[in-house]
Parts: sequence; structure tokens; C-alpha cells
Amino acid sequence: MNVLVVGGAGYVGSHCARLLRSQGHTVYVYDNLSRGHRQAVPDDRLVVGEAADRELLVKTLRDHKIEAVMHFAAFALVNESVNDPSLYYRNNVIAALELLDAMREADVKKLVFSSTTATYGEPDTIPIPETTPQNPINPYGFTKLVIEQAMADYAAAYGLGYAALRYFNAAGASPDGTIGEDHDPESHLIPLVLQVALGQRESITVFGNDYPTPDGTCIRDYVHVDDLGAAHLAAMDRLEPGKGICVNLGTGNGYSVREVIEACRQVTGHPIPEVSGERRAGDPPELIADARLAKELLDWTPQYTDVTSIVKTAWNWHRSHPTGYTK
Ligand SMILES: O=c1ccn([C@@H]2O[C@H](COP(=O)(O)OP(=O)(O)O[C@H]3O[C@H](CO)[C@@H](O)[C@H](O)[C@H]3O)[C@@H](O)[C@H]2O)c(=O)[nH]1
Repeated sequence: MNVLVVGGAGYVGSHCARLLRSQGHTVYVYDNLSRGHRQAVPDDRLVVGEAADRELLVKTLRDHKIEAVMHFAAFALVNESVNDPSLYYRNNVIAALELLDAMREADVKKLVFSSTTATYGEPDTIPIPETTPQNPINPYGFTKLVIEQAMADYAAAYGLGYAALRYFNAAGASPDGTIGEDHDPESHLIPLVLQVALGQRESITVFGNDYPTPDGTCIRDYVHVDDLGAAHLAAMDRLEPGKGICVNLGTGNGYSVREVIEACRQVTGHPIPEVSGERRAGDPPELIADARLAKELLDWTPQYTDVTSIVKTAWNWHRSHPTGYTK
């Protein structure tokens, strides 16, 4: 299939694009190459453009006879979205709507969209099933929820076939160590902890130790980036015009910030000093997926189910790319 991967030079997008290529798909990457989007993409299949540039999107979809689109190009930092919501509404909502309309114009009806557990807010039920009411507690979560709703409406009115994949915490790197996670600026827990192990930071600050969790630190469900990729391929194969599916992508296992730091100590052999800090705005205490629907609808089972195995792949990449891609 001819697939356009919007944001395909970013972290999750690049892993997914590679998986698509390995499965024999013809992959075009559309990316503005900003914010740490530096990942290796074959030049002949790279279109450099803004996600909100509808004209260029329509041309790209038509020129390359694209049959399905995967949309990864979004900002995804909870705290940043609280401090600068305008950035998030513009980049995540306006750009995604331009893409939806470009797809209408070019008559492309298949879309796999990166949504997030942040659309649930602070759910009462853990693990979180897809039926949980979506009440985001930060602008980032709202921007993704708006597009989930838009896709449902576009499906009903224009025949779009879509999948909204609600990621839990994407983590890890390609096990061969060639591509990995490099954000600019970096704010994710595992890369920051590994930067301490590399001697680039003195310590890791734990944001809040008085949450209602066993050790007082936030609990997250870390899911390997290649497992996310596999779910995208499975979802793409199942898209039907006029229909949508919304599915959680997580392992069903939760780890506290302290447990993640401990896993990093074990994998790296470094003592990794930690210091206690204030809570970070917008952080829910606990997010763990009920992952049964992904198994049922996508026949998807994550290969990496414990955080130590995920950290091992991340460490393999960070150790061999101590300054990221090109910094
Ligand atoms: O220096 C740090 C960085 C993070 N954390 C904590 O570690 C946990 C994980 O943080 P992070 O890696 O920044 O991920 P999240 O804030 O959980 O957000 C990620 O996971 C969400 C789903 O759970 C997605 O919606 C977001 O896009 C994605 O950035 C949180 O409790 C943070 O408070 C620290 O204690 N210290």
C-alpha cells in the first residue's frame, strides 16, 4: 500500500515508518523536520512541509497515489500544553483538520491517528477501558479529543475510515540501536534518567512524591515504540470507510516513577541519584491501560511487557547516540 506518514521523522512516526517499509509498503514521510525530527528518512520519499499546509498535503496525496495516512505530527508534552495552550491548539487541532480536509479533497479515506490516554483525564477506574468518559485535565488531552470527535463526524458525513490509537507512555528504541528517542527539548522520564547514567545530568528530579500511589510517585503504563508501530499496521489493515475504532495501546502494567528509575539503575549499573521536586502541572496520578480491546479488534499483543526490557532498548540507543541524532 502507498502510505503517507505525517510526522514520520519523529520518534513514534520513524519507528512506524520503518516497520511499514519492512512489511513491503511504499512509505512517504511528510515532516517539517523541526523539534528533534531528524531521524533518517530516504530522501526520495521525504516531503518537507508543515502539517497545516493543505495545498501541499493534497498535492502529496495525489502525486504519490496515497491510499492510507498515519498522522503522528503533534506536540505531546502535557506540561508545555498547560503553559502554552495556543501552541497546542494550533499545531494539534488546526493542522489535523487541514489534513482531514486534504484527505477529503484527494479522496483518501483511511487514517490512523495518534491519540492519547491524556484524553481520559483522571479516570475513576484503573485499568482504564475505552468506555471511560473522556474528561481531559490538560490542553494536550483536549486537542486530541477534539480530533477524535472530528474523525467520528467525518466518518459519518464523508465516509472516513479511521482508528484513534490512544497511546499510554511511548518508550524504548529500535532493538538494533539504529533509531531511538530524541526530543528537543527532552522532558520524558526514561531519556532524562538515562542522561544521568551517561553523566550528562547530575540527578533526576521526581515530580511529586505525595500522590495517592504506593510509593507516592505517579504510575504510568510504558509501551514499546515498536509495539505501537505493530498496532498501527494492524489498525490500518482493518480500516473501513465510514467506520472508526478507538483503542488503548498499553501493556496493562503500571510502573511508578521510582520503579522506572530503579529499572534504569539495574540496566545501566549507574547509581542515578534522585531528588524530590514539586508536582508537575497536569499530571494524573495513575494511568494504566485496559488493553483487552486492542487484542480483540487488532489481534495486538505487546512484545515488551515489562519496563526493564523497554529500558534496555532505550539504553542501547542512548549509549550509542549520547548526543542524540546530530546535536
Ligand atoms: O524529570 C522528570 C520527568 C517526568 N517525571 C514523571 O514521570 C512520569 C512520566 O512523565 P513523562 O515521561 O513526561 O510522560 P507523561 O507526562 O506521562 O506523558 C506521556 O504519556 C502520556 C500518556 O500517559 C502522553 O499523553 C504524553 O504525550 C506523553 O508525553 C510523570 O509522572 C512525570 O511527572 C518525573 O518525575 N521527572
